[in-house]
Amino acid sequence: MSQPILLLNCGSSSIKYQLLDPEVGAPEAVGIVQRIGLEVGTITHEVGDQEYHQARPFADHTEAVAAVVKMFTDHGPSLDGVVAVGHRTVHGGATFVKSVLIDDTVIDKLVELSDLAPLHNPPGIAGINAAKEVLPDVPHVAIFDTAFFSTLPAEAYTYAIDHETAHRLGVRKYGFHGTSHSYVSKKAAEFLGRPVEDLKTIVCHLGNGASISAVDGGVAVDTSMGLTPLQGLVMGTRSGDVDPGLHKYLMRTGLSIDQVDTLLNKQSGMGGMCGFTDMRDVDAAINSGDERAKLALDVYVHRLISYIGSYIAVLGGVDALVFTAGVGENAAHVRRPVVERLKNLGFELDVAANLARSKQPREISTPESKVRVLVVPTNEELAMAQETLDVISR
Ligand SMILES: Nc1ncnc2c1ncn2[C@@H]1O[C@H](COP(=O)(O)OP(=O)(O)O)[C@@H](O)[C@H]1O
Ligand SMILES: CC(=O)OP(=O)(O)O
Ligand SMILES: [Mg+2]
Repeated sequence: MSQPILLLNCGSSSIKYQLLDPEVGAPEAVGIVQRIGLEVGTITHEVGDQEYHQARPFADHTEAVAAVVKMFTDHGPSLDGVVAVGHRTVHGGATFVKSVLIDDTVIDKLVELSDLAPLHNPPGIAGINAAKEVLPDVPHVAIFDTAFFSTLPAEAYTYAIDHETAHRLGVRKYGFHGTSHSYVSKKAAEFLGRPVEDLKTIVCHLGNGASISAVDGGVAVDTSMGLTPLQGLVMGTRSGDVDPGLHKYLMRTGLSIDQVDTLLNKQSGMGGMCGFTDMRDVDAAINSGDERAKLALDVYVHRLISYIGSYIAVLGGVDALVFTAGVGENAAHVRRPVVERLKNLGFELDVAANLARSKQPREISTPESKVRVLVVPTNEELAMAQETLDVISR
């Protein structure tokens, strides 16, 4: 008998969801709400080969979850048989190093952690509360982005600041997108037909938020996001790495600390540099001769290459470089300059394979390439379903 689990992946501006029995595999329903909080949002709900679509405003995540529930009520499948709900939860802090059953104490702690992930924890909590109202009698499970990185070695997670302050306030690198980095590194090993224990892998999770990880034998040894999901790579609206001295410099010019935070989280990255946060729009702008868009992409690629080089050093070599998430899976014009600029380190791009499109894992390096370069579609919801099942059967 099918035991469907509802998975909710509340992102900063979107909710991805699936109704899925991990033992069956193929989802019974898949959907996404996008552009939450903007003037017009969209929701797409797929059941089998039927697709239902609406465009209207979604003021916040509570309203968006209500719209998801209405899609199930109006178009099915029924949520009556749901045995559990799995929630992507971005920041687990030092408290949560693995998935947990959600109760009021867990929710209180997530509220406390909201300052560390202001774009993510509040939507996640809104999703949990809304889903608990609709499905009050089934277990709800929190699956943490930070869990996969809880095993980082101390030299990778420690910031070189005063020890007592760091310890008292829990200031350290936590890392995010862990469910995806873990899933994708295992899938890559499966694709290569090699035990994950034998592989040194670098995973580039390039979505609207973006992070990169170094995975040695299936264990994460470094990652680019830090105390918060702001550190590291250039993102859609986030700056990634900047000089820590920038905050004071900007505040001296009259900005408040909240304005600095908003600038770096929401008005920076690709959007800040060129006005386009979506790689499709950046690409179109470059093709029409937009110099700022070209520079923004150059900065994006430069940052990514710097991290890849650094992680090759950290790992002492690399067997596979893997691209995933919205940009990583789709943007051939981003992957190409990255791999081509790594030529001297043993990477060789198969230009035609890079342009091909597929929802399956695939290789985009030539047979001569010393490092295998792969595109592996992520599936955070499938990995979350497995986690949810593990927690409720404990
Ligand atoms: N066909 C495409 N070509 C290039 N970039 C794409 C394409 N589809 C999606 N993207 C990029 O992927 C991003 C969304 O990625 P996703 O992994 O869904 O992000 P998130 O989970 O952070 O919302 C978009 O903002 C856009 O930049
Ligand atoms: C942690 C994070 O940045 O998530 P997302 O990519 O969904 O914004
Ligand atoms: Mg995402």
